This record gives sequence, structure tokens and C-alpha cells, in this order.
Amino acid sequence: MSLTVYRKAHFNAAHRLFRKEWNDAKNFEVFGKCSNPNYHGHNYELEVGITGKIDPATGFLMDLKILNRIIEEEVETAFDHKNLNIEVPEFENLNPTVENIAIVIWNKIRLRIDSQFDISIKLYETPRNFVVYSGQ
Ligand SMILES: Nc1nc2c(c(=O)[nH]1)N=C([C@H](O)[C@H](O)COP(=O)(O)OP(=O)(O)OP(=O)(O)O)CN2
Ligand SMILES: [Zn+2]
Repeated sequence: MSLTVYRKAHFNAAHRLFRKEWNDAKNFEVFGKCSNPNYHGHNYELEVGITGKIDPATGFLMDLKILNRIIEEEVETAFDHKNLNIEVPEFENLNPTVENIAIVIWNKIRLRIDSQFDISIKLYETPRNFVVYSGQ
């Protein structure tokens, strides 16, 4: 029997969507107000899902305290109150769209979770814009 446990988290971060090769007018044409050269912020809401089998000895799929610590270390410490474009190395040459942020988070969490488990990331950029990534 397989099931999924979830841990929610959040972080606040600034970003700008743009391509370095394009001028401000072209960036505005494609990314609109999200290309504001002075950046803007979002309150990101994150849900990390871990899918697998329950350990009969503990009744845990995995200890959610451990998952919480991994999310704190890999996501909150790295992203919270940061300018993603300037302060987070993963986005130096990668547009910090909600899609790309979710993939970066998935890759970081994947390295910390036993391979017997599958991982899914649901990331809200705004209350109405969100993405789900499961590594495929
Ligand atoms: N596919 C994507 N589209 C957009 C992304 C993205 O990451 N992936 N990001 C943005 C911007 O970051 C923008 O800041 C989103 O804000 P906004 O358009 O204001 O979103 P709201 O949900 O608040 O918009 P409402 O019009 O108020 O519903 C844009 N697109
Ligand atoms: Zn934005």
C-alpha cells in the first residue's frame, strides 16, 4: 500500500523575469510587469509530497520532523527574504519562473530523500498561480 505525506512551507522572495539578451522593451513585451527592472516580490506557498510505503515498525512513511528540517535547510534558508536573481546561484542564468523554482526545489529535495520515495512539489507563486512538478 502506497500513500503520500505532505509538509507545507512558505518563503518570501523577490525576482524579475527577463532575458539578459533582450532590452527592457522586449522583456516588457514578453514578461509584462514581471520584468520590472527594480524587481517585485511574492509570498510563495510550498507543498512537498513524499510517496511510498509505511514503515510498520513506526507507522511513519517518513518522519515529518525530518522532512521539515530538510525543507528549512534546502528551501527556506536558501530562498526566504532573498532576491532570487541576485542571491540564489541556481537562478544566475535561469529565469526564476514558478516552473523553474519548483524544479530547482525538487532537485534539492531529491538529493536529501531516500530513493525508495517519490517526491512531488506544489508551488504557489500567487494564490491563483501555481505549478506541480513530480520529476518527470
Ligand atoms: N507560466 C508562468 N507565468 C507567469 C509567471 C510564471 O512564473 N510562470 N510569473 C508571473 C509573474 O511572476 C507575476 O508576478 C505573477 O503575478 P500576477 O500576474 O500579478 O499574478 P496574480 O495571480 O496576482 O494575477 P491576477 O491577475 O491578480 O489574478 C506571470 N506569469
Ligand atoms: Zn513575479
